[in-house]
Amino acid sequence: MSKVQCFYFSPTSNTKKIVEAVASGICEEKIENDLTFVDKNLDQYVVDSNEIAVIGVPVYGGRVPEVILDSLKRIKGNGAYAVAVVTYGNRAYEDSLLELKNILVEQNFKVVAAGAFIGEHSYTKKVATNRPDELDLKKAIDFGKDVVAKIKTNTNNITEPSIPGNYPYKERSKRIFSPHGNRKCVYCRRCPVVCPVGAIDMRKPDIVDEDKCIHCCACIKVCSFNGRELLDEWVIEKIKMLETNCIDRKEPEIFI
Ligand SMILES: Cc1cc2nc3c(=O)[nH]c(=O)nc-3n(C[C@H](O)[C@H](O)[C@H](O)COP(=O)(O)O)c2cc1C
Repeated sequence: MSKVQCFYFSPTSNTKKIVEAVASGICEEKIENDLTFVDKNLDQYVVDSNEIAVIGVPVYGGRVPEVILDSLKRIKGNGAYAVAVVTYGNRAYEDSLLELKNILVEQNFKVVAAGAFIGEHSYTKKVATNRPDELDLKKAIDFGKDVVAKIKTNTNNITEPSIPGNYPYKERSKRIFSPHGNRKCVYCRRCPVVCPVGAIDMRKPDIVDEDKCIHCCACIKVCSFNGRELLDEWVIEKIKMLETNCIDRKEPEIFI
């Protein structure tokens, strides 16, 4: 493999960290393709058949986020090897990894391995706090090394990993619960800059376009003033559930 190409959609950076760690276990020469700012990106991507791709997304409602599907369909695999990666917030990844693997096969990749890693939950800092941590990143690097070993020892007969998940995939959630600015907002305007879909007004950041918002919570995580919050009753209940039932540490799962 001459190079590794990294692709990630990662509004709060967990997936980016894992994809980069896996890639660094594979090969020194990395090309970064950040797919996060979906509203500004219509690029076509090509992976050469002698390269390998590491492609990662966060889990949204047990699925690959709908908002990234078009971007993933603009990556041409050309029969190259790919590693599928999801990060999830210590609840469950359900059908997401299987779905991502199937998308990559459709894009003409040979999926050689897949992994589900844990990242701090987008909705609350109290679940999977500060993950991925050093241990997670070490596991991700080792995973990259194992991928290289698999390819070297099975050059002519690479088997696809068996990945858990169901058909039909879990139904997508249709909930609308956009984060809103509150009285602590100091108009620093960091939140519109990190919004992947341009849903926050640059002049009045407390105004959110709820039709565009994908609820990724990048705006909440970037705010140093607690100036943004989730107020919807459904999501407040969901956060209570996560903080009660999803506290026990889960570990990354590797399929190779
Ligand atoms: C809309 C939405 C839905 C989510 N659904 C799930 C889920 O089904 N299971 C889970 O464990 N975590 C879920 N999470 C948490 C994220 O998957 C997790 O925090 C992930 O690491 C975020 O990745 P990023 O930092 O690359 O954006 C969800 C987060 C968001 C914003």
